[in-house]
Amino acid sequence: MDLRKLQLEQALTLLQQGRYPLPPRVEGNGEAWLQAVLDGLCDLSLRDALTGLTNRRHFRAVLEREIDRVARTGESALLLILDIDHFKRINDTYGHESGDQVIQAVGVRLSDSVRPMDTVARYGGEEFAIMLPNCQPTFGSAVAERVRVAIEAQPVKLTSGHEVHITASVGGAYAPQWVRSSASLWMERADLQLYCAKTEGRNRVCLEQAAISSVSAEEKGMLFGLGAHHSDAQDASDE
Ligand SMILES: Nc1nc2c(ncn2[C@@H]2O[C@H](COP(=O)(O)OP(=O)(O)OP(=O)(O)O)[C@@H](O)[C@H]2O)c(=O)[nH]1
Repeated sequence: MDLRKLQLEQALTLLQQGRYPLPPRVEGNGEAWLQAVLDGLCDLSLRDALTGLTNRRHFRAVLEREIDRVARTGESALLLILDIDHFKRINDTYGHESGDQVIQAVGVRLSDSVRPMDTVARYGGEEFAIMLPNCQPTFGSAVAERVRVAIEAQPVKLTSGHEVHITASVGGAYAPQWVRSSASLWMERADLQLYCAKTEGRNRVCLEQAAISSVSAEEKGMLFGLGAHHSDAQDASDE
């Protein structure tokens, strides 16, 4: 059996399932066709299979890039983490497939409620993350609130005919300006705020005050090269 042929067939099946259009494979366009297959596979590797959103791995790369940009430009960037409230109940009541439909609907609502320059990711099971570059602290609360309202505004219509009312809790933190940081530290800060939103009763937004997110001891270490860098190995083990 020719393994290379088998792998190509598997790749084509994946692309077909992901609805990636390929140019027709005709005499003379072999190179363009293969390039389209590679482009499709690359794009597929950056996306979450259920929602089509940016996947966790790619989101971490987007965060790292944004941290570098903020440290160079001093611009403000906001990270939001959003978790569907009492999602287990939805699975338990309507079944796992219906739960998946709710996750997909949330993905669409999030994408529709932010700018094209923002990155929306499915970060875990029923957890999403949004990175908003160039988002001033004066607008952050309004943006986060708009996202929260977009989730609860309409019930999700399931294919079974049921309608499910959903809410979500949102936590957020700004990237520290002019300072090198890490995706893990930024995520930790936003996660802490998500925890606050959950413990304060859910269906709400908690944002870290922009001034507080200035510089942690670990980030000072990065700034002055003291070797306290949150290592890539640590980031990888978080995956
Ligand atoms: N349908 C579906 N369920 C998932 C998926 N990933 C995780 N889950 C479920 O999501 C549920 C998350 O439940 P919990 O972490 O207890 O949180 P919760 O019920 O949302 O409660 P709070 O977050 O505290 O409001 C678990 O039951 C998981 O099995 C998925 O891809 N599809």
